[in-house]
Amino acid sequence: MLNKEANPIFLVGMMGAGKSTVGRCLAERLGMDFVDLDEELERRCGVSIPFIFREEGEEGFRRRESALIEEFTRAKGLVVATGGGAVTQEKNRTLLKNAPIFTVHLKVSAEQCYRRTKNSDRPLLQCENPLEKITLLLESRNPLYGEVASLTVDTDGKASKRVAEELNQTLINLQVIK
Ligand SMILES: Nc1ncnc2c1ncn2[C@@H]1O[C@H](COP(=O)(O)OP(=O)(O)O)[C@@H](O)[C@H]1O
Ligand SMILES: O=C(O)C1=C[C@@H](OP(=O)(O)O)[C@@H](O)[C@H](O)C1
Ligand SMILES: [Mg+2]
Repeated sequence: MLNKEANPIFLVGMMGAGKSTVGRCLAERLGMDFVDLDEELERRCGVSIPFIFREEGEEGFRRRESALIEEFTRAKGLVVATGGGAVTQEKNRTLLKNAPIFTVHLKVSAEQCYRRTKNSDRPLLQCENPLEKITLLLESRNPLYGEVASLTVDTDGKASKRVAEELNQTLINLQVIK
């Protein structure tokens, strides 16, 4: 009950880190609602993320993503899964660091990221060498995830349920939630 009034918990991290999967599971455990920003964007626009990338480019997608981040940093009682590129925008990083929210970095290696995303339609990974692209993206993004997050959780070699359990316990220990 109390957690419905709590500041939102934001999950950041690379594609395939498990933000959407772990976030849903964590919210259930905490008795909080769950919002996945990509799903929310698709629901509101009535089209898929790949369609938005095709029609408006990455720039158009980022504008829409930023507007949602701004909106949901003001919410209460939510676990929020962001998209992996949210931290690439300075405006988003400022919000993720300074808004009354708790930000968690779900960390994943390039190899695991590749395995978890290889059959997906993520626009940035539709290229000749997705593993190389993932490696480059991780190099530039990992410092940014670290910059905005108050806590980092390694996900390699752990089932998503275990990541959610561990995170739940850590959030209780840190008294982020009751
Ligand atoms: N800890 C994990 N171990 C193994 N597979 C995982 C784990 N977390 C997520 N997955 C799987 O990887 C894929 C991507 O997960 P997803 O939650 O969509 O990641 P994100 O939202 O961070 O991109 C899904 O098929 C999901 O079931
Ligand atoms: O890393 C990125 O730039 C992106 C990650 C995706 O979300 P997930 O991290 O949930 O896959 C989605 O927002 C879009 O395809 C762009
Ligand atoms: Mg996701």
